[in-house]
Amino acid sequence: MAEPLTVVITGAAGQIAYSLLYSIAKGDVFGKDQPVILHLLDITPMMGVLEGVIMELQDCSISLVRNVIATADPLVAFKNVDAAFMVGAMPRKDGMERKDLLKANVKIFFEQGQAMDKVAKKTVKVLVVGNPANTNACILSKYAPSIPKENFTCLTRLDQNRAQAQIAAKLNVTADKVTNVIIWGNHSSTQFPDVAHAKVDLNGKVVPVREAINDDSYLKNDFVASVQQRGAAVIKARKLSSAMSAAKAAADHMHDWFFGTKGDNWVSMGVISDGSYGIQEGLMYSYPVRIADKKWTIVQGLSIDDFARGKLDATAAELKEELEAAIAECT
Ligand SMILES: NC(=O)c1ccc[n+]([C@@H]2O[C@H](COP(=O)([O-])OP(=O)(O)OC[C@H]3O[C@@H](n4cnc5c(N)ncnc54)[C@H](O)[C@@H]3O)[C@@H](O)[C@H]2O)c1
Ligand SMILES: O=C(O)C[C@H](O)C(=O)O
Repeated sequence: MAEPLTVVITGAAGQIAYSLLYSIAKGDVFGKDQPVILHLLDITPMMGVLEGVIMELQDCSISLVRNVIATADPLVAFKNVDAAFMVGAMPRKDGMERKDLLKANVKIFFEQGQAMDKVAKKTVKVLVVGNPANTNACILSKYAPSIPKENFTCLTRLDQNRAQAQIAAKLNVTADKVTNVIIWGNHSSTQFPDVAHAKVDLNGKVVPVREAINDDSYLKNDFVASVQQRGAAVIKARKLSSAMSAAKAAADHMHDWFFGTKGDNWVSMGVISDGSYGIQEGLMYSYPVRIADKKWTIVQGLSIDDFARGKLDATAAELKEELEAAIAECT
C-alpha cells in the first residue's frame, strides 16, 4: 500500500467538513488504496465539537485513516501537508452576498497563508472553499509566497455540478451525460455558467447542449440566473448554506486534481489567471481546465461571443474590486 497522504481540513467542526471527512476517509478523493493522515483545524471553542466528530470518524471503522490530529494551531495543522481543504470561514445568511463575508473571513486566509508558507510541503495542493472563495484563495497564495501560485485553487465545481444537473433535468438524462459546461469567473452571483461548448449524450449520440435544448433564451436568462442564485436558494430553504453538495463538489475537485480529466473533457476550477481570455493576470478566476500528471492547464482557443464576453468581463471586474478590498484588510 502507498505511503499515507497528509490532508488538512480547516473548519473541521463545521457542516461541510462533516460530510467531506467521510468522503475523504472512505477513499472517494485520493483513492480506495490510499491511506490518509487527517489534520483537523478549527478554533479553540470548537475543540469539544471536533472531539465528537473524531469519535464518529473512528466509529465509521475505516482502515484508510491512519491518524487524526485535531488542533487550533495552524502551524500544527499545515505541517507537511500534501493537500489542504480550506473550509474554515463564516457562511453567509439569507439576504447577504458572498462578498459581504470578506471583512470577516479574509483575515483568516491572511493568517493561514503565513502559517502554510512556513510549514506545508511546497507541493501542497490547496482548495479554498470558504467564501468569498476566489478572493480568499488569492490572499492565501499572496501570503504563502514560497508555494507556487499554481498550487492554489478555489471551488467552483459546485456551480458546475449545479449547471450540469439543471441541464440534465431539462433533457431528462442523468447528470453524467452532460459534459464540458463551463463556470467562468467568481463563485458569486456574477459567475457565468456557459453551455456554448457543452455536450450531452442522448441515447448514445453526443450532441451540443445548445442544439439539444434548442432554447437560447432559456440558456441566456433563466438557466444563468438559477445557477448564479442556487446558493442563495438553498440558504433560503434550509436556513443554512449548502453543505452536502459543497462537500461533494470539493471531493470532486480534489479527486480530479489528483487523478486527471478524461479525454476531451474539462472541469471548472478557480485558478490564478495568466491573462487567458483577456482576464487580468493574478485574479483567481474560474476557467475550464484539463488536468494531467496532477497539473491543470487552462483550455485555450474556445470561441467567446459578445454575450459571453460581457459576462466574462463583468465577473472579472467584481473580482478585481474584491481583491482590492481584501488587500486593504490585510495591512
Ligand atoms: N465555494 C463554495 O462552493 C462553497 C459552498 C458552500 C459553502 N461555502 C463556504 O464554506 C465556508 C464554511 O461553510 P460551513 O457551512 O461549513 O460553515 P460552518 O459555520 O458550519 O463551519 C465553519 C467552521 O469553520 C470554523 N472556523 C472559523 N474560523 C476559523 C479559523 N480561523 N480556523 C479554522 N476554522 C475556523 C468554525 O468554527 C466552524 O466550525 C463558508 O464560508 C461558506 O460560505 C463555499
Ligand atoms: O451560497 C453560499 O453562500 C454558499 C455557497 O457558496 C453555495 O454556493 O452554496
